[in-house]
Amino acid sequence: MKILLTGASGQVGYELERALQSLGEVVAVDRARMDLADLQQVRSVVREVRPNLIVNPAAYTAVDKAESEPTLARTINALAPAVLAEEAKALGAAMVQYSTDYVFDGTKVGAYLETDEPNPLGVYGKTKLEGEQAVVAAGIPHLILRTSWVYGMRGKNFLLTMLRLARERDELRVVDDQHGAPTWSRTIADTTALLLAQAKQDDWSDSHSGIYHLSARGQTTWCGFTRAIVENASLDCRIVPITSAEYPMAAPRPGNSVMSAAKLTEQLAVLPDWRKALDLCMR
Ligand SMILES: NC(=O)C1=CN([C@@H]2O[C@H](COP(=O)(O)OP(=O)(O)OC[C@H]3O[C@@H](n4cnc5c(N)ncnc54)[C@H](OP(=O)(O)O)[C@@H]3O)[C@@H](O)[C@H]2O)C=CC1
Ligand SMILES: Cc1cn([C@H]2C[C@H](O)[C@@H](COP(=O)(O)OP(=O)(O)O[C@H]3O[C@@H](C)C(=O)[C@@H](O)[C@H]3O)O2)c(=O)[nH]c1=O
Repeated sequence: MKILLTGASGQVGYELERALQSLGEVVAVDRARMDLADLQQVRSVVREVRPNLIVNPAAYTAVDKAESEPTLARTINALAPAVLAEEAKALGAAMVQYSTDYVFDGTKVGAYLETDEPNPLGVYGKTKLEGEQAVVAAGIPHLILRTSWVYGMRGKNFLLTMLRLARERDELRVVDDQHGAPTWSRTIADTTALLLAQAKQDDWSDSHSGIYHLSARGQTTWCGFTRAIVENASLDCRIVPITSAEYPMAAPRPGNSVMSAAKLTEQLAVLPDWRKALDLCMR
């Protein structure tokens, strides 16, 4: 199997390049080889590589900046996946698209299911939802993996930001009214590989295609996440819980973006608890 992997320099893409090796030949492309903002280039790279599977973790992930760059965010998060899916269809290939908890508005009481209606609050979430819909509409074998609060020991993420800030400051003020599940980039990549191995074995029978929530078990707030980070790193920094209103940002965030991974865990082993995975990652 030949796999075209985008965004290989991103958090999830980096882990995927390793995790997908067991499934076949991985052709990893970065922005220099395939710029998702250049739809013609996206088409020609797929036609040149001729993959059996396209795995697309590349995305415009700057949530606040997206509010002032909606056209670029839409091209990368929605139009490029649409082109990838169209090209996959022409080749008879399958596709994995990643999406986000930010497709939800956060008003639900309890964990979001795949069947819940999305209602994104900002440009990033809206464009990611449009990307999901484009992949489904192409009618190809697909996995849409919605994840949340991704961190790892490389790239740009909340864990590394808070480690840096906690070393620089005596006190950090962090929102305590947004609930979600921090998810390690390695968990996402390893789970993707397991799902794909299963789908390949069953020759992508219809039961495999669809949306899956792929988040760590359990939940916390950004403040709770920060406390765990600071504790694990044995840093001496006071963590002060605040409300979202006290931390104004360009894009609104959902108050509750906890997602149930029950559908995925029916097919695979249970996903790790967020706190255990964080401990392992930081060790
Ligand atoms: N980060 C998070 O907290 C979450 C992410 N997700 C989703 O998971 C997926 C993976 O995210 P993650 O790995 O964390 O994201 P990162 O921001 O770490 O990486 C994004 C990748 O996309 C690439 N990229 C951005 N713009 C372009 C472009 N125009 N052309 C080609 N490549 C481009 C980046 O390349 P470069 O290095 O050159 O900028 C980078 O490799 C995404 O679909 C994201 O929406 C879902 C929930 C949470
Ligand atoms: C740095 C910092 C952030 N915060 C708050 C701001 C915000 O409400 C919350 C999260 O911070 P960030 O803006 O870094 O995270 P954000 O960009 O909202 O993260 C999101 O990224 C996209 C790509 C996703 O798909 C989501 O799942 C989610 O991970 O923490 C504080 O309260 N204090 C601080 O010192």
